[in-house]
Amino acid sequence: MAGSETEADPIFLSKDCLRTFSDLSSRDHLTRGLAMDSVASMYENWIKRHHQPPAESTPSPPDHVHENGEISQYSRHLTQHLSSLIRLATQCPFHDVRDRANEILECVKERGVQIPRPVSHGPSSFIPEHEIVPPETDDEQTRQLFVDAFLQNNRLENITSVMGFHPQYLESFLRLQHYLLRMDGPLPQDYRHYIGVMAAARHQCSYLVDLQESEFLMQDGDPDWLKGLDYIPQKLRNLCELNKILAHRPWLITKQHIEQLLRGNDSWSLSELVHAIVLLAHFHSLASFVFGTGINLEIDHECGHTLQPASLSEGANDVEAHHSNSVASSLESSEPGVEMLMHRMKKIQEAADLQEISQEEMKQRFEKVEKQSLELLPGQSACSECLAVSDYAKYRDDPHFHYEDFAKRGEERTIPTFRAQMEAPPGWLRDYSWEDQGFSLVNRLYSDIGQLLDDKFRMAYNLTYYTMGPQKDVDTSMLRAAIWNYIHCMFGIFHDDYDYGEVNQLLDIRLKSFIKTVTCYPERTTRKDYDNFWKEFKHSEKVHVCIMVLEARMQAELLYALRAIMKYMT
Ligand SMILES: CC(C)C[C@H](N)C(=O)O
Repeated sequence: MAGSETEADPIFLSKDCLRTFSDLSSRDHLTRGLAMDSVASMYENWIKRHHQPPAESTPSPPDHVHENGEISQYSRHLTQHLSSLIRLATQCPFHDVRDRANEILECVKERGVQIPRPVSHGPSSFIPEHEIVPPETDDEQTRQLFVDAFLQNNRLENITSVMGFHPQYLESFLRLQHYLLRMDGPLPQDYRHYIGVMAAARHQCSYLVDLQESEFLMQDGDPDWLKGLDYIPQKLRNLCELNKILAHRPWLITKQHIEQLLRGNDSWSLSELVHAIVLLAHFHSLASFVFGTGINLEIDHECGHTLQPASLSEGANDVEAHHSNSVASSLESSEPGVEMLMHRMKKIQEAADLQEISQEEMKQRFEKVEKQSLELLPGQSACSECLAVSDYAKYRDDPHFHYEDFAKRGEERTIPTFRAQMEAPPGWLRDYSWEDQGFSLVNRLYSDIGQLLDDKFRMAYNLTYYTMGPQKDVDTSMLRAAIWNYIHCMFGIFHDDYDYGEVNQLLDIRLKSFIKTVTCYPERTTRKDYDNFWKEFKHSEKVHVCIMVLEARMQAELLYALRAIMKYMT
């Protein structure tokens, strides 16, 4: 074993190495083959230079771990690369890459190098791995989407695998994300990813912060910026206030916020600002999805792998066991089952044909739902080893600024409820219409984005398989509308043609509390919150709920921000 372990090895740090890894996600199998050859020879060279076969067969960590137990910088890089290789071996939708990655790993292992292992199993800690669509799925449409996603992101992200339950939606999600992050647009690449980091850090979402940090570096971003907000250009720093308000209390955005960003030195152009706002809203809402569906860290995330033998870190499974126990005990008080829900939907339908409800009454029903939601208090932050809260403080100012119930907005209630009307296309707003104003404004300032957003909102709002748990051929529109409108209710958006009485009849307290946590305090979501609602429904249906949270939340943020821009412009 070489004594030079503390020095960084140029092989694994070079740009060539990064490029080689990104060539692996080429559509062309020759390019992939060549890239795999270089990866193989990189490891071959490394082993020749640094590693000798183990004297005995006792597996030991000494080549990675110093005597004092600290892992050297150099070994950290090696471990990191090996975990990327494992990621390829398990997740790559191209089987040629998967097979070669496995061969190389085998070979490295035979030479006595210790291979890291993932700290968690599968893409989500809430959903059993075998239920999630595998990268090599037989479903042609989904497979194709996985390939696209892999080419787009240089990896098949855990998010993508979990969204694989809903391929139609995944398609519009990927299309928008690709456009936002990769295609020509007002903002340079490094800005886009840094904004992603800032947005995800508002919710301490280490999963997204880490992914966006590495994308940022891949796009030649200045590594100094990753030291925190004190190291970034003033122009980006000016975005902090908007980031904060948009993430937690978007109803507070005024045209003054917009004005400040567009004026003076380091100012933003309107197009740049619109691009930034869509990015912020995208990553805030994506953080809701990540926490809501229990997305695991990617294996090549610094905290996503370990060199410890399995037995020492099986704590995670204990947590799971603990959770399922506590769920079992909380089962006693029953929630209305699928049949009861179907019965209630039928009743609502019948009553709708008979009664006319006054506007006044409609408003009161909304306010009742709003007030009741005040009582739903999420738990404290989930404490996870890797939730390096203090670390993300460097990307956040005013860390104590968080969601506050819209219904509590000051005694004097100067901020009116946002009146909206939901017709077939979701987000038709009366005092500010997505269709008539938002859509065209956003499209004009950042071309085509309006269309992509619109497609994605509609997709999420209309998505249905006509199932409810075990039941088939059910019209679920009433239930889905209740969920969507309840999410908007968290942001004070009132649809004046919707009877909020339905929310209370169809959404049980456990579901409401899950929705509120995931929408407003995503970082506090626990396995128990997820397990606790909709016991008869499938995992894909719970993921469906999280997609609705993602989209309705994103729409709410954009509506407030675009309305402020419009007020500024007129
Ligand atoms: C969220 C779920 C209630 C959706 C339902 N499974 C449907 O297909 O419409």
